[in-house]
Amino acid sequence: MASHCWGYGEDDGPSSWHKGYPIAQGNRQSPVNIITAETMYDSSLSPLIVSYENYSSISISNNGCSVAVEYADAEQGPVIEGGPLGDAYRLKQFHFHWGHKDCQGSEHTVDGRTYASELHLVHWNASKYQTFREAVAAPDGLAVLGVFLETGKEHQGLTKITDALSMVKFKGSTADLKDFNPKCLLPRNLNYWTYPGSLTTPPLHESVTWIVFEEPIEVSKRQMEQFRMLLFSEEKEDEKFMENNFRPPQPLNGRKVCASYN
Ligand SMILES: CCCCCCc1ccc(S(N)(=O)=O)cc1
Ligand SMILES: [Zn+2]
Repeated sequence: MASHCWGYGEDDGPSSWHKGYPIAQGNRQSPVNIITAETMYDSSLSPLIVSYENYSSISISNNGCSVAVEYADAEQGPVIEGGPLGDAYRLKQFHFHWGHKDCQGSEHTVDGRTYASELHLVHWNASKYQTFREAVAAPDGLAVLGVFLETGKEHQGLTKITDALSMVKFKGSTADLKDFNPKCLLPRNLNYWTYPGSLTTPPLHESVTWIVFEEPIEVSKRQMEQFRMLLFSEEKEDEKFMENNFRPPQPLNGRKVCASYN
């Protein structure tokens, strides 16, 4: 499979990714189903430190498999550290996965429960690697914060994103999006689960320390509908609505999911 001829359809979806990316059948793949009774409280996990004060978002773009907000690559940029992380990891971008309807769409599941969507804030180990591209394939290269989205009241902070989606309807489209503070997308309670995993899309590198927050954020049904008017397809192609862009849970293969709280 040439690069980027994978998708979420019948023929190019998650069950066929292993043909182009054999690591799909590796032993630290993501996402996973988090069985809360089998998580392990790890008292050595220090609190997660989120330093997002110096954020400078650049743009929002439709890359044909999700919609992503990119951040400037600056020394003093937004970083996370602490928790399971030995180094400071710099925010590169965040993006979402969602379903055709509100009862499915997340990648991680909790005791089999799926959420309407899952936000991924992607960070790379800038303490140890020179570039994101170098870090993306290293076992301690990336740290991704996972935030579940469930439908309820409108999320004020998210409206700046959902109102910009109509500007990036087609695959390959990009629009300016300055000064978006990603901190507003985190839940109030930062209790989290963490485990060693992978990218959830090709190239599926096993380079991610996953940090998944237990508490979901609330977004409105209308805001979810705005994600579903995005297209997988380019302007000239037949219209294919962007939805169900999630990979199902993968085997834990003996991995322990640790909890930051008791
Ligand atoms: C050689 C370039 C690789 C870019 C990899 C981009 C990517 C980042 C995060 C995720 S996710 N869904 O695991 O957060 C998937 C893919
Ligand atoms: Zn993702």
